[in-house]
Order: sequence, then structure tokens, then C-alpha cells
Amino acid sequence: MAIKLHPALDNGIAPEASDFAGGVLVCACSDRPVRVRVEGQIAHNHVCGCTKCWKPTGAMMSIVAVAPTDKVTVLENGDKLKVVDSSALIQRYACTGCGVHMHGPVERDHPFKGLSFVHPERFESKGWAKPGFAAFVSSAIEAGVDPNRMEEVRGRLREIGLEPYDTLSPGLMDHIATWTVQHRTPQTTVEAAAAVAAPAPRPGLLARIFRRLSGRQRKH
Ligand SMILES: N[C@@H](CCC(=O)N[C@@H](CSCO)C(=O)NCC(=O)O)C(=O)O
Ligand SMILES: [Zn+2]
Ligand SMILES: [Zn+2]
Repeated sequence: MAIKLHPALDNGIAPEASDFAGGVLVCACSDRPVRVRVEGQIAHNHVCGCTKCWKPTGAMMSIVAVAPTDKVTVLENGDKLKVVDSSALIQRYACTGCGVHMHGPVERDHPFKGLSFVHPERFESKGWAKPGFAAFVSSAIEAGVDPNRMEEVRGRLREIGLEPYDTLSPGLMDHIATWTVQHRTPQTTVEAAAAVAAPAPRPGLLARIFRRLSGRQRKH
């Protein structure tokens, strides 16, 4: 039997609808569920093996995508939401009733600033864009997966058309690196070049050399 990754992956991935114009994400509470509207189709949908992304009970992988933060609105019962880890890049707002992460804006200066991470399987309606790759697959070990099963995990991901990576996809990693280069201040570059050209002497080194030289001079 094939290894189980996630209920929305294991029995075939639901097709995308070209007219999907967004929808409402709903948490798992039967009482006062949190409802969050996302306007428009999601982007960069992917499978994630990291320990930080929310997964349904028993799932090995998460499914997570982004939408512009200004297209994400908490509609109902937002008082139940609490940020899981305020020091993280992604401010994941989880429902305190059921634990589902409902939206995760990136507010820090970062190439993903202005985007919110969402779990499309929580949409009430079908038609959301399919996941395109699998990210942070090796991180599944940190979440408890036996390292000896990773070959099987990667094999199954490839079988269902999701190339496994241990970071984000090369396209997104290139995007992050490009942003990093573009946001370096000229001063940082100059300082870095100067440090390479003339590394600072070890503390006390010059004094020791001087003492040794003056000692030699006295002998003559
Ligand atoms: N090994 C760590 C990896 C956690 C991690 O870096 N996760 C990525 C991907 S999340 C969705 O793509 C990330 O960008 N995290 C930023 C954040 O969580 O704020 C682990 O498994 O914990
Ligand atoms: Zn809930
Ligand atoms: Zn993740």
C-alpha cells in the first residue's frame, strides 16, 4: 500500500477550476467556526513537510499556498485566533478551539512581505490551484517520520507529480536570493569587500611581533 501523505493527496488531487475566484476558509470547530475569505485564486500552492505548518491529524505533509494579505479577510469569530509563534516570519493565526491555522501574513521585510500563507484544503469550495511541488521534505524527520522512510516518501511524492525539495522550489529560492542581493545596502558590500581584502589582525598579535623584533635588536 502506498505511503499516506495527506487526505487531499492520497486519493488523487482534486482538479483546479479555471473560474475559481477565491472562497471562504473554515476551521474545524462545530461551535462558532472561524471563517476567513480569500479573494482570487491562491498562488505557489505546495506540499510542506516542515514542523511549523498546520497538518490535519495523522497527515505527514501540509498543503499550503499564498494569497495577497489585502485579499484575506477574517469574516467571523476572529476572537478565537491567536498567533502561534510571534518570532516566526509567518505569523500563523491558529484557531484556539481546533488548532487549524487560518491565515499567516508575512509582515517583516522579506520577499514574501504582503503575502499570507493559507491552507487551501480548508476552503468550503473546490477548484483551488493544485500543489506544484513538495517543500521542506527532509523536515518531516523533525516532525517524527522515520529517516529510513524518506526514500519511499520522496518516491511517492514524485509518483503523484510533486517534485520533492528540502527547501522551497528552485524558482522561489532564486526569487529570495535575488531579493537579498537587491536589498543589500552599498555600505554592506563595501564593508564586506574591505573585510576580505584586509582582515583585522588578531588582538595582541602586533604587540607580540613588536616585542619579538625589539628583543632581537637588543641582542645585537
Ligand atoms: N526544519 C524546519 C523548517 C521550517 C521552515 O523553515 N519552514 C519554511 C516553510 S513553511 C511553508 O512553505 C518557512 O519558510 N518557514 C518560515 C516560518 O515558519 O515562519 C522545521 O521543520 O521546523
Ligand atoms: Zn476552530
Ligand atoms: Zn511549512
